[in-house]
Amino acid sequence: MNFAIALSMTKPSSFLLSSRKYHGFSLPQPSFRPISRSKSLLPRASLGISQTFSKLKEQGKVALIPYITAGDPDLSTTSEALNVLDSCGSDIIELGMPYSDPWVDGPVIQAATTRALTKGTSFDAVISMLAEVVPKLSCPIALCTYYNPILKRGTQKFMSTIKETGVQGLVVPDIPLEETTILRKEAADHNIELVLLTTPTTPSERMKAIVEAAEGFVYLVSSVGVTGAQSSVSSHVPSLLQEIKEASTKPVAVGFGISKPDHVKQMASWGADGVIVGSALVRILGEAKSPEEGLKKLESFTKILKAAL
Ligand SMILES: O=P(O)(O)OC[C@@H](O)[C@@H](O)c1c[nH]c2ccccc12
Repeated sequence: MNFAIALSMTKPSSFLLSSRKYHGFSLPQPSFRPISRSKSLLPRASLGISQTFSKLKEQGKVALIPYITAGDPDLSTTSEALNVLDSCGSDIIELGMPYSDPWVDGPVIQAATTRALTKGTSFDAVISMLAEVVPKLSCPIALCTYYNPILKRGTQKFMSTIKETGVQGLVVPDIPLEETTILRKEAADHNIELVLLTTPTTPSERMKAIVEAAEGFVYLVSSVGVTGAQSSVSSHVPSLLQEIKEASTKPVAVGFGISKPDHVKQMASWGADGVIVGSALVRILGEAKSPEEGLKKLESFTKILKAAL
C-alpha cells in the first residue's frame, strides 16, 4: 500500500481502476441542510489557482494550502472550517471529498473519511454545502477526489456540477497521466484547473510530461507512501524541486508529511511556491472534544503556519 501512489504515477493502471469498483453506501441523511445558492452571491475568489500563485510570486510569498476532509466531524463544521481557514490567510484550500476506499491516504485522513461517511456525508450534500460557502470565500477551493466518484457521475456532469459551486481546481490522486485525456479536456472546458501529482519515484521523462499537462500548480509529493504527518521532511525535496523548476515555470506546491511550522519554513526556503498541510489539520478537527474546540484550535494552528511563511 505504501507504494500505491508511486505505482499509480509510474504505470498506466487501468488494472487498478477496473479492479476497484465503487462501493455504494446507503447512509442516513446528512445533518447539513442544503440551501439553494442565491444568484446575487458572486464568488469573491475572483482569482483562479494559477492566478493566485502569480499574485503571490509578485509579492515574493509562498502559498499556504490547508487540506481538510468534507463532513468530518459534520458538514456544518466543514463549512465553518472553510471560513476559518480563509480568514486565517489561507491562499488556496484543498477540500477532500470523502470516499469509501481512500487508499492513497494514511490513517488520519482514512479515519476522518470513515467518520464523514458514517455521518452520511454524500457527494450531493458536499456540493450543496460548497454552493453556499464558496461564494463567500476570498481564496479559491481545489476539490480533492478519487477518480471513481467522477466516473460514476460522468466526467462532464461532474465538472459542470463542481463548477457551479464556484470550485476552481481539482486534485485526483489515483489517475495516471495516460488516462487523464478526457478529464483534462472536460476540466479545461469548464475552466477547472486540474492539478497533477509527481512523486519521488516518478521517472524524469514522465515527470516532465506530468508537469507539462498540469494546471493550477504541480503537486510534488514529498515522500513515497501515503498521506500523514512525519517528524521531519524528506531531504529529497530540494533536488526534486530543482528538477521540476528546470522543466517548467509552473508553480510547485509540496505536500505529504508536512505538519509543523518548521517544515513549512523549510519548504519555502527550498523554493517551493506552495506548501500543503493535511493530516495535521485533519487530526486537530478529529481529536477535538467538540466542533467549537476543533475550530478554535484549527484557527490558532493555521495562524501559526501562516506566520511561518
Ligand atoms: O496529509 P498530509 O501528509 O499533510 O498530505 C497532504 C494531503 O493530506 C492532501 O493533499 C491530500 C489528502 N488526501 C490526498 C490524497 C492524495 C493526494 C493528496 C491528498
